[in-house]
Amino acid sequence: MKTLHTDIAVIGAGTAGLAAYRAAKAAGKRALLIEGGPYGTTCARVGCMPSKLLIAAAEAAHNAAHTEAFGVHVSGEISVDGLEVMDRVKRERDRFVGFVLEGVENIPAEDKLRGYARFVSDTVLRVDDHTEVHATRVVIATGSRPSVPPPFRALGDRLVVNDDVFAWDDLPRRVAVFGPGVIGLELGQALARLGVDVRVFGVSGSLGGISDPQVRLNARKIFQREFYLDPDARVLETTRVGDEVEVRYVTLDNSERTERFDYALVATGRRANVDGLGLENTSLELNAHGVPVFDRETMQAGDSPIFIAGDANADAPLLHEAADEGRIAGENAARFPEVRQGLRRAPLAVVFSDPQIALAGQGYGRLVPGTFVIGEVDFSDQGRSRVMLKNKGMLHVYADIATGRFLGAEMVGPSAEHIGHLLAWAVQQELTVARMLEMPFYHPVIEEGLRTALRDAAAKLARAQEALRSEASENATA
Ligand SMILES: Cc1cc2nc3c(=O)[nH]c(=O)nc-3n(C[C@H](O)[C@H](O)[C@H](O)COP(=O)(O)OP(=O)(O)OC[C@H]3O[C@@H](n4cnc5c(N)ncnc54)[C@H](O)[C@@H]3O)c2cc1C
Ligand SMILES: NC(=O)c1ccc[n+]([C@@H]2O[C@H](COP(=O)([O-])OP(=O)(O)OC[C@H]3O[C@@H](n4cnc5c(N)ncnc54)[C@H](O)[C@@H]3O)[C@@H](O)[C@H]2O)c1
Repeated sequence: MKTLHTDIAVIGAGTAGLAAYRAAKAAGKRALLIEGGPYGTTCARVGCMPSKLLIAAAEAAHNAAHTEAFGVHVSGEISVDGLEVMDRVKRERDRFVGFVLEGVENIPAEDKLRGYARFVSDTVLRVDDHTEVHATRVVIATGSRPSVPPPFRALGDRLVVNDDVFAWDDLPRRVAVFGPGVIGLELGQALARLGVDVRVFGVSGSLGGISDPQVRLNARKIFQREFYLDPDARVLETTRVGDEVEVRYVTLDNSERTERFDYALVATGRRANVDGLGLENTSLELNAHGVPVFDRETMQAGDSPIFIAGDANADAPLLHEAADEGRIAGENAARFPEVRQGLRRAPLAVVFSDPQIALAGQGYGRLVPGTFVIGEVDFSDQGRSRVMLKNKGMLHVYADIATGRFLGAEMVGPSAEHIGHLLAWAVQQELTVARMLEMPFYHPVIEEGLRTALRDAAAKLARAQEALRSEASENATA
């Protein structure tokens, strides 16, 4: 067994690990980047980028088939060539992966080690069976993997997860999608728009990460008009029959149905890659999910020399968060035992369905009932959205009654990726609703819908604050 000594060992060369490695090197430390799987990052290889490429093809097919309402007629059949679709997805994906690989190649060979790392103690790692690494600090940046409920495992190679979809050479005919979360909704709708016969099954009504019941109901109705979606499905049996998956389920109109599919695409959530790390050999305190308890401002686990960043800490499993967390972890590992709070941005998540979903700031599910008002806009009659026939969805903005501060928003609707940014920026700037209404709104734009929601919130804030004042004066005179 070889022995290596370094200042900072980074486990995982994904987005968080690469950011941590670079921050540690920039601080003048020795750093070793340990990677067990393929280089290239989850985001570029099997995540953000190939999924957006598949969605782009799906949007092209959808738009080509929906021109008539404008008086524009496309003559002839619109056909989707699955081979060509998947070829472009993979070609462009490989281009993005190529940029990451170039960056990895530029890292000096002595700073890279191939193999899976496990803790022997807080500062000693064993990498496969070939190397023992002694580091004064460690950054865990091991990412996450699909979490597949045991009943699906009997489906063998007919069970697929996101990674498998992006390895397809052609589009299948029929796919049953389990889990209408972010991945299931994005991939399920894209496949449906590309002509794949899709059924999407969920549990407990959950949909695209939306916590606001009205926004979720609105989203559910919109998507149900386009493809089979039951967010609260009763799936009775899922079995493998020959080369197919047979699903017996209760339909939305309450009858029992049995159907066969080429694949079951399981997108029922992701699990942090921390279970195989030998954390039992460290001094770390673990939470109920086996993830080290850590400080999200410093990324430090307890007061140990171990830092944890990206999907591995299961806090905000998104690309920009992984990059921020990796940098903070690398900087703090370099200056340990002194650590500093890094910049954490306002929460922002976007689902690239059509219409898109955006969640900014505090979601409805985290707000304290009775302390906030909801400003609302329904996009079905919003001017510019209607012009473009994108008039679907709604936006709820949440504002704090005591201070008038804008707290957050949940939305399904047109241009949600852009409106979500404006809203997250407003949260981070700690703007009040009144201050947001002082900002310019051009005409005619979809952001005018945002203004309607803010005006609604402002009116409700005024009423709620007035009610509080009169209650206080009644109490004072009683
Ligand atoms: C289908 C899909 C679509 C997505 N779309 C978006 C999107 O549009 N926008 C967005 O913001 N986010 C999106 N995400 C989420 C985003 O991809 C992740 O949040 C991000 O990639 C996490 O980066 P990471 O560095 O934590 O993990 P990774 O990039 O997965 O890196 C972890 C690395 O650690 C390695 N590793 C694991 N264990 C060990 C070990 N013991 N020893 C050595 N190496 C190890 C792995 O091989 C891997 O290379 C998507 C994810 C998926 C799956
Ligand atoms: N656009 C983006 O930014 C983007 C895209 C894809 C993924 N991601 C990241 O990846 C993470 C993981 O995505 P995900 O979609 O796997 O997880 P998720 O947690 O978003 O959704 C999982 C869904 O599966 C459902 N579910 C659980 N068990 C089930 C079962 N047995 N049958 C049917 N449904 C079941 C849940 O109720 C939930 O709706 C996301 O939270 C997000 O952080 C982001």
